[in-house]
Amino acid sequence: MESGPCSRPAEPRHCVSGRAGAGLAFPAFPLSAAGAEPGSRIGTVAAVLPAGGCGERMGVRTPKQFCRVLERPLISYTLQAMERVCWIKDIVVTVTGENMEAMRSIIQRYGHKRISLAEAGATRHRSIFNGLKALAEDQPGCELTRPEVVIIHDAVRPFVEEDILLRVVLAAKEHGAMISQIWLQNKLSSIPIEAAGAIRPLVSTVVSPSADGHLDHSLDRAKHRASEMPQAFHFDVIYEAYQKCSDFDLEFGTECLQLALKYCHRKAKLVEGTPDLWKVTYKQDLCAAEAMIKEKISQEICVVVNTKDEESVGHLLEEVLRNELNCIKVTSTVLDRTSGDIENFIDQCYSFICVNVVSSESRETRKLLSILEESSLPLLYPVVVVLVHCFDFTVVPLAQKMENLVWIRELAKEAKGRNVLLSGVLLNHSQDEQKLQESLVQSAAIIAALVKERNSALVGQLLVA
Ligand SMILES: Nc1ccn([C@@H]2O[C@H](COP(=O)(O)OP(=O)(O)OP(=O)(O)O)[C@@H](O)[C@H]2O)c(=O)n1
Ligand SMILES: O=P(O)(O)OC[C@@H](O)[C@@H](O)[C@@H](O)CO
Repeated sequence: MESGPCSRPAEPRHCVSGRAGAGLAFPAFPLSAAGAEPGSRIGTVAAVLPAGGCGERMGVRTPKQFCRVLERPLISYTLQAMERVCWIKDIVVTVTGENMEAMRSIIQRYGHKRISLAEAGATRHRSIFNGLKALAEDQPGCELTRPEVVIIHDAVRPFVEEDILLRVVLAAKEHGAMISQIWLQNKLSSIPIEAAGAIRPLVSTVVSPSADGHLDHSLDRAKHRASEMPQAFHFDVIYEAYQKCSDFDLEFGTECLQLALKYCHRKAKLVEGTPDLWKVTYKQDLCAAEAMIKEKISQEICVVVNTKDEESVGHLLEEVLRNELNCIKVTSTVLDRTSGDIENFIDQCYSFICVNVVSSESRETRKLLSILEESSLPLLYPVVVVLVHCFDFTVVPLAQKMENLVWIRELAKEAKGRNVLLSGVLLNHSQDEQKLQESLVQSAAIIAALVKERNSALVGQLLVA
C-alpha cells in the first residue's frame, strides 16, 4: 500500500491502545482553492470502524466482516465507501489480534488508504473505545491526530454515502446543505459539534415480553425509530463518555448515542437515514449485499465496436440494448483507434460488449482484456466481457463457428483468474431483416443476464442468440 497523502508509512500501523493519552494540539490545515486532497488538508474529521466481532448470528466460521461478497471481503466495501469521502482524514479500524494480519493484507491488496489499525475489545463498545484511544493518544510512530469530530460506523454496514456522513457530522446544528470543503472547515471551527446519529423507521413493532414470556406491552411503532449508523460526535464528548462509561455499559451496551446522553448529557440529533444503511448480520444480509453491489455495477454497458459505421451490426446492437435495457446507460467506443478511448470508460463501467464482426481470431479481445487488466477495475469488482460474433447462420454452420471460437474457453479461464468474466454470444447476422432483429433482441437479453448475474459459472461459454 503506497503512502497516503499524509505521507504515512506504507504499512497500516497497529496503534496499540493503552491509557488515554493527553489530547494532541490539532494542526490547522490550509485549504487549497480546489478543495482538499483526501485527508491532506481538512484534518478535523476521523472515523472509527469497529470490526472486532465474530459474527455469531451469521452462523459461519469466518467473521462476517471478512466474508466475501463477489470474491472481495465485506469490510473492503465499507473502507472504499469511507475513503471516497476526502474530508475524513483518518480511518481507524479495530480488529482482533488474530485478524490483524488478515486486515493488513486486505488493505494492501485493495489499495486502501488512510487506514490505521487498533486492537478490538471483547465487546463492540470496548472496540470503539480502543479506536478512540488510538486517535486521542500521542504515540511515537503513530501519526494519528486528535480530530474535532469522530464518525463511528460499523464495518459491516458497507453502503454508506458521503451525504449521510456529512449530515450526521453537521446535524447537531441543523446544517444539512451540501458544502464546499472550505465551508466545512469554517463551520466545524465555528460550531460546537456534539452528537448525531442516523435513524430508520421500524419495520416490525417492538414489544416488551413479561418474565413468563407473554406480552407485557408493545411500543407505538410510529413513535419509535431504529438507531442505525453512521453516528458523529464531538471527539471530546464521546471520548469523555467512554472514559466515564461503567463496565456494565461497556459490556452490554449497544448504543453510542446513549453513552453521550448518560455520561455527558448530550442529546444527539437524530437524522433520517437511507434504506441501505442496514447492518449485515445474518446470512441473508450477505445475499442482499451481493445483489445490491451487482445492481450498482451493472448500471452501465460499454459496446466496443471496430467501426464507426452507424449501420454496422455493432451499432444496431447498441441501439437494441439501449431500447431493451432502458434503465441501463449504454455507451460505445471504437477499439481500433487508440486504447485511450476505452480507458475513458474504465473508471465507471464494469461491463464491456466486444462486437467482433469480421474475424474469429482473438486479437481484439486480447487487446481489450490487457487494457482492463492494466486498470485497477477488476481488482474491486468482477468485470463482464461479452464477445459478440456476428455472422449469417445460413452461410457459416454454427458447429464450424463454434469450432473456430474454441479459444474463448482457454482465454476465459485465464481472465477469470484476474476477475474478468469472459463469455461469447453468436448473433445471426442474417440477410433476412426479421431474423436479424430477432437475433439482436435475443442477444440483448443474453447480454443483460450475463451483466446482471455476473455468474462465473458461465465464463468461456458460447451462447447462441
Ligand atoms: N467485540 C466486538 C463486537 C463487534 N464489533 C463490531 O461491531 C459491529 C457491529 O456489531 P455486530 O453486528 O454485533 O457484529 P458481531 O458481534 O460480529 O455479530 P454477532 O453479534 O452476530 O456475533 C461489527 O462491525 C463488529 O465487527 C467489534 O468491533 N468488536
Ligand atoms: O453489536 P450489535 O450488532 O448487536 O449492535 C449494533 C447496533 O446496536 C448499532 O450498530 C446500532 O443500533 C446503532 O447504535
